[in-house]
Amino acid sequence: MNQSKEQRILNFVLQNAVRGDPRSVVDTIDKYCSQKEWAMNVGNEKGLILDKTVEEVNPSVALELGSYCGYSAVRIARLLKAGARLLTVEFNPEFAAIARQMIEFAGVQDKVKLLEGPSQEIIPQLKKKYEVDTLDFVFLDHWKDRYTPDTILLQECNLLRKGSVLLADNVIFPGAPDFLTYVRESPHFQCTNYPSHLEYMQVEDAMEKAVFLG
Ligand SMILES: O=C(NCc1cccc(CNc2ccc3[nH]ncc3c2)c1)c1cc(-c2ccc(F)cc2)cc(O)c1O
Ligand SMILES: [Mg+2]
Repeated sequence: MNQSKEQRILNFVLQNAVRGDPRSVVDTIDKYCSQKEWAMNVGNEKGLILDKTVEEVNPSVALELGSYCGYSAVRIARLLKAGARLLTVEFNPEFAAIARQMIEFAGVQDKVKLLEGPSQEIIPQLKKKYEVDTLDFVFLDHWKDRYTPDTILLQECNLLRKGSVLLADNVIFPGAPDFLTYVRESPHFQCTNYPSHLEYMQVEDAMEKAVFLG
């Protein structure tokens, strides 16, 4: 049975990156996906916006929706302070299996917990089952039509506090127009747009930061 693209990405990392070195894992994935096969990792250009936002927030508890191969989970986890943790949600079992191995190889497994399932099932479990009080940072990178309902669900589940930061990938391409309208028109969010480009391409894209005002 021939390998999936995601398996090929993982194999390339296992053979070319340095075990326990998150930076080398991120750079190796970018090398493969820019030279051999495009894949929907956030990439290095938007990754720098992600890095700066994570450093600014310095979260104790972070949530990622859409793990894919674990690229952004490794990117976020490498910046977390001692004792801080990242919960990353992946619905696709094949992607989840790849992401777990990527996180392990990078050596950030003590900071990252991968939760397998759809966000709409996992989010309501975060407080009781995963002992979350509130989330300091949320990275949205899953199905684009889930950004808005999940942002509403996070509020309904009382998981956001004054100052919680949401950062959404792909608000231009593939696009999340209803999410942009929702957060920009809501009195509960202060929004900032960060123009960038689609990973490994010269196509316009952007990330949107939405700070919850309580
Ligand atoms: O669509 C995207 N990513 C989301 C996604 C996509 C597929 C599968 C999953 C399965 N994972 C999943 C699903 C539902 C879930 N609920 N809770 C967790 C969870 C996890 C997730 C995407 C596309 C492009 C893109 C495509 C084509 C193109 F030409 C240009 C650009 C670029 C990106 O940066 C993207 O992020
Ligand atoms: Mg994305």
